[in-house]
Amino acid sequence: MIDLKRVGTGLIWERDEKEKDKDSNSFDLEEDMEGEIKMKSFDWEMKREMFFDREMKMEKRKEVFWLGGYGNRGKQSRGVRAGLSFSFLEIVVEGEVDSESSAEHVFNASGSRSKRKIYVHLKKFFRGTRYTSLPFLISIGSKYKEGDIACVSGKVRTMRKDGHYEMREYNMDVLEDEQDSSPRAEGRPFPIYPSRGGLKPNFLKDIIARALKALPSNVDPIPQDVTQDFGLLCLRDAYFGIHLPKNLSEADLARKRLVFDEFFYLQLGRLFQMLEGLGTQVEKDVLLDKYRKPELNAVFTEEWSSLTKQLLKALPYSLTSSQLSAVSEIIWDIKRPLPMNRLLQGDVGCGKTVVAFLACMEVIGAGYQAAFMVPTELLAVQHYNHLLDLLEKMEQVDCKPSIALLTGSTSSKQSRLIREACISFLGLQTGEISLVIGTHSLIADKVEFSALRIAVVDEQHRFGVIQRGRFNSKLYYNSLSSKTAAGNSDGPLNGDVCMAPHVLAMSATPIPRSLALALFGDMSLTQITGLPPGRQPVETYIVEGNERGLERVYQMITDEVEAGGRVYLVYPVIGQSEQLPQLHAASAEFEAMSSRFESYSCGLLHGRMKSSEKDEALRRFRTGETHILLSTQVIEIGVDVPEASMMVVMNAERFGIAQLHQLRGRVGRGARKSKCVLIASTAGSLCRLKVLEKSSDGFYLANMDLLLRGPGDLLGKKQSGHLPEFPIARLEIDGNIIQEAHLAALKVLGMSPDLQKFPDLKAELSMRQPLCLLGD
Ligand SMILES: Nc1ncnc2c1ncn2[C@@H]1O[C@H](COP(=O)(O)OP(=O)(O)OP(=O)(O)O)[C@@H](O)[C@H]1O
Repeated sequence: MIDLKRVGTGLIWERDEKEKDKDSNSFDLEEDMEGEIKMKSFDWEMKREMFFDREMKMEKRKEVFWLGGYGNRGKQSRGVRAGLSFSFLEIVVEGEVDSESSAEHVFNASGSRSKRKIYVHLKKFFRGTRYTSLPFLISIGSKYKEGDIACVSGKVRTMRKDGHYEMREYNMDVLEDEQDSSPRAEGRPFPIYPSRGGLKPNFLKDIIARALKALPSNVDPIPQDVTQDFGLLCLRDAYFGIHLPKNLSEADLARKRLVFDEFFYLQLGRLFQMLEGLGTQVEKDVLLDKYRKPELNAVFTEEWSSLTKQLLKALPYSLTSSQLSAVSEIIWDIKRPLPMNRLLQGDVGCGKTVVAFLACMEVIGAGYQAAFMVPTELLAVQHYNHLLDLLEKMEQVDCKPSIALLTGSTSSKQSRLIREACISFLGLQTGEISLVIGTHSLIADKVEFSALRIAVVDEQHRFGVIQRGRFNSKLYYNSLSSKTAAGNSDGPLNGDVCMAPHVLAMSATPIPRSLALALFGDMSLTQITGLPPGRQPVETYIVEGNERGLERVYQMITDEVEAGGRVYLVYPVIGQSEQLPQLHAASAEFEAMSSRFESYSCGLLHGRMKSSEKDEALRRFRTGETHILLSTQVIEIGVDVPEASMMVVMNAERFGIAQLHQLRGRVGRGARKSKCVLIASTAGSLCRLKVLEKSSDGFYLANMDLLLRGPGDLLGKKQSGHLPEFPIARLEIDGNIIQEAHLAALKVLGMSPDLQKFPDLKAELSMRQPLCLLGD
């Protein structure tokens, strides 16, 4: 096939009589055409007539370029009357492409690349009697002069005849410049302009050519020492390089500069806004320093508050070194006089929750409040119980922090959760409650805090930027009296009269760094690498979901439960779908599974159950009363049952790679060797899932997902909606440039935090600002 990304040359193909006869036998192209333009009266005779119309035959040799091959040599163009009110222009271009049928044929004996000839038939159709007149046909047929060189692009279709291709919607750009049309121009890239909003590609080309001619020599708003530092072309060269490149490397350099600009203004805009919100130069320097030298920002354990140290002692395990440095980094930031805005990420099950708990303790220890927001009630309850458990184990603490659970569920007023929520309202206002764990109801206006100092947003991608930002409106006011009196304080921090709380966002799926920077360029990043010790990698099997495959998997489930394990059976949907009957459904299969595994107890968990029922289903599974839990992807986020040792995912191809990795992370959280079976509906879908069999590294898989499916699919609809638009850049391949752009933005702001020194840059930034802002 023709590689549309390459540009080459082609030969105007001169047909001799022999060829003409051949044409009369191969009407494939007309048959295709018939279908497309729906010419009912277009009969066989007309087709014959068309090809034997001697008068119309053009004999001139012409050279053209076309997109996709190398070595132009000539072309034939002709106007053809194909019916009473129907005609067309055909230009046949001959060219060479690399042979690529098999590796050994690509290079010939002399070692040079072997080429093969191809012919591209460019066709344009005209309807109406006036288009069939001889003068018209001659005029369109003679449109291209001998020796013309052109670049042709368009959608290529194969024709029946070997080596022949057809383009019906094409753009042909006859090159006028002598230099362009010399043989040296072979292989030279040419830009292809889109036809958008009614503008024809050639119109755009003309406008751009004129603009380039009028381009002043100094158009670059970015200071020269910055562009030099990062090995970038100046903007003028980049414009010329992208529109009139002499070779591909020049075009690549130009593209790099334009991609850099997109990322740079995004980073600059975000950092600039943050700096603008700060009063003094010292504060600005502190902020810039934080981004510049993230590796130096840490507070040693000895300097943690005594409450934090007590919780650390109460843990049934020691933190990994990566968890320790994550806590140190966060505590360092908490002690700054500026609100923290940090993203904590790591692979599934790496132990982020405890890091966040420790951060909360640091704040509580200093006499403030903490809020922990999670996306589901299930998770809220789990975290709440987990923390209660840890607090109980804490020794030598006179006054343990009081914690509360606040969820949005109002369906059952008698439920324990709601009762506690009511109490917590009051407690939060008076300051009696130090830490509240809950769902998005935490950001409701009616929830008021007395001294909120940190907001942890778990699985932050489930919440929008605005939702996260709403914690900012819960400003901390200096009303510490109640907390300091409580006695568990190490004394208030300085400079805290009125400040937005620190925000610690936690990401469920590992996000490639480039994507994280694009999404959260204004956030500092803390990354936990590695997993707690003793974790055994989850063995992953991909099984085809036919009868034999399912039988095998059911046997594996029986063996696992028999050996004392617990199994998650994950379904893509709750109830049977009429549109997609091939999908296994959790509640529809509950009965069948219960009788299949009748010696064991099966449970059901899905999003349509009441929260108390969900809670109970998970509790039973956690305690071992249930052996097999049929569930939907509600368990995907955060559910932590260390005893669960096997997961089976039905119709696994319905899930993204990163999502499956996230699901798989629900097992292998304890000491027991675990396995995950992904059931693919068809043999064809097995392939995509294979990558999960080979790797258990969430960052690698996220990168693969990014590369294969792009950021939209990796992040899911909601979060990718927050991605700024990049007209040129592609995050999956330009990731390293965003990092450079971040550093460049820091450098520029370091030189002039208010951009006063760079008025052109400031003007450009304000023009691009709408692009830089995140949507919500
Ligand atoms: N250093 C450690 N050593 C041993 N176990 C640990 C350690 N840190 C955390 N754990 C345990 O690992 C499990 C997973 O921790 P946690 O739920 O915090 O992970 P996570 O990073 O939030 O993962 P996920 O995103 O999958 O929810 C928990 O059971 C926790 O108690």
